[in-house]
Amino acid sequence: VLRDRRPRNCPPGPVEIPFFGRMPFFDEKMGEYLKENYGDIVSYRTGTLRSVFLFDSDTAKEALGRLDFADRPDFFSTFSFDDQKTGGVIGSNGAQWQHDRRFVLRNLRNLGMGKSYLEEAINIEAKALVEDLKKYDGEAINYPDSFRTVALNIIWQMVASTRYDLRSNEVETIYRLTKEFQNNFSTLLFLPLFIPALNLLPKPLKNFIFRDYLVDAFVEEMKIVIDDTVDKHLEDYDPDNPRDLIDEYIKDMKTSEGDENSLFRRGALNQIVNDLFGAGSDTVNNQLKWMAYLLARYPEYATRMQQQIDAVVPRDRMVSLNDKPNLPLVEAFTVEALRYASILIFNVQRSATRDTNINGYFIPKDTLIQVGNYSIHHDPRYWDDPHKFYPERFLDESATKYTAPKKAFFAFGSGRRQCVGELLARMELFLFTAAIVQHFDVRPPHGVDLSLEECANLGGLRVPADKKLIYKPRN
Ligand code: HEM
Repeated sequence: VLRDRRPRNCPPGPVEIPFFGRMPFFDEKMGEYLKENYGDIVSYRTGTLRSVFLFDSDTAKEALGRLDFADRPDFFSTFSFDDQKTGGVIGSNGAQWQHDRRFVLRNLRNLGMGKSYLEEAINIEAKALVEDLKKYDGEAINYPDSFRTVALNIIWQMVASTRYDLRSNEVETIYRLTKEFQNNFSTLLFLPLFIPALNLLPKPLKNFIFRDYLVDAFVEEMKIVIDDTVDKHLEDYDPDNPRDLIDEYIKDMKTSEGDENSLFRRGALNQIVNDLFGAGSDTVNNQLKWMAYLLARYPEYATRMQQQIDAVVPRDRMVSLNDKPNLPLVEAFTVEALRYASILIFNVQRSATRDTNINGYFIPKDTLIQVGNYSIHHDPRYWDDPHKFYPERFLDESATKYTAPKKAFFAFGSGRRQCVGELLARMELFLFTAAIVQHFDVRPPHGVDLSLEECANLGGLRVPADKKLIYKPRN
């Protein structure tokens, strides 16, 4: 019991039950509670894992930039698609992570990330989204699957040269399993990650208590999709005509054949492709749900954006990135939506690579570092009236120029592991939001009050609860 205690000079935190610690949590309310009661740096243990939560912007920024905190926790490799469990970008560490991250960043840039020619592909999806929403003919609908498919289509064209019809059934199984998992989410699900001994329980019991079958079904289906996609690329591979990120990887893998030290491996490729499928589609999907919700809840901003768009973009042309200087409110709206929504309530976890310190507190090796993104995004020390949705906070006094947040903005993380898809996501969010605003008035059905902001928490992902909205085509 003595050895199990909180080490000396660790950050303060709530009392811990010996050996068990406390239940894991993923919600913003508990984060706010910890901040209010224990301060800007809080220690909290679940099972064998101690977390340190950071709630002040400067400390968080500094920590996320340090090499000491560049790793992800070991449990990220639990569901790895790499036979060696070390490949990929999101959950890998050390030399393989650096190698895979560099490869992905280089190739996403070569395939157009941040460059205007990618906008053509995004606008093809935006147009398809507009047509898809028109088909509902003003009927009230839940957030449509096409939000996810348009985002998937962009990343999947870059990675695998594949585009799905917005009403195709091909990705239906993945979507269904994602939803089943999200609808049945409970904090219990994650307990075995924190208390590895629980993995020794018989499978039927684990299925009953932790609903393992939900994760297993999703992982199995994803494995099939990823394996098939990479196999097909290997069959059709033409060295003179690389089509996409997978072909570029195969090229490098073939060039380094025979080199025992090469980090180009089939297993790592599978995990990279899996990372990009998930991180590139469900994030943007959930953020688009927020966009639709906020447009319906604050129609006055939608009207002002429509006025800005109508003044510079004829109705038969899609908004372009070149229009950005004339559409400051559209950019301010999308960035404010990222802050306000804070879909990742806590930044993706990091882990301490050695015994170290933060602000004079002792941080033992393997401590999880959790930045309270939602709390920082709603902290009155950094934001006036933080719970108000107020895009003007990113506009100058004349409301004619957008100014980016200078601090306390962690929507895409920070430092060494900052989101590799940030530029792509920003392009998509701007163009998709502009397309919806240009073509529709988004409204709640008669009598529905949107001010009761109901959120679903999907394992730390904060999304608006399913909500029927009307996408009424503009005349
Ligand atoms: C609204 C959209 C998105 C949000 C809010 C978002 C947010 C984040 C955050 C918070 C992180 C963790 C950063 C850190 O540890 O400091 C991250 C990592 C990552 N994101 Fe995104 N992301 C988005 C879209 C995308 C897209 C479109 C891609 C596709 C390329 C992508 C790929 C990744 C990858 C591969 C990582 C892991 C980076 C690493 O560990 O080195 N994300 N993202």
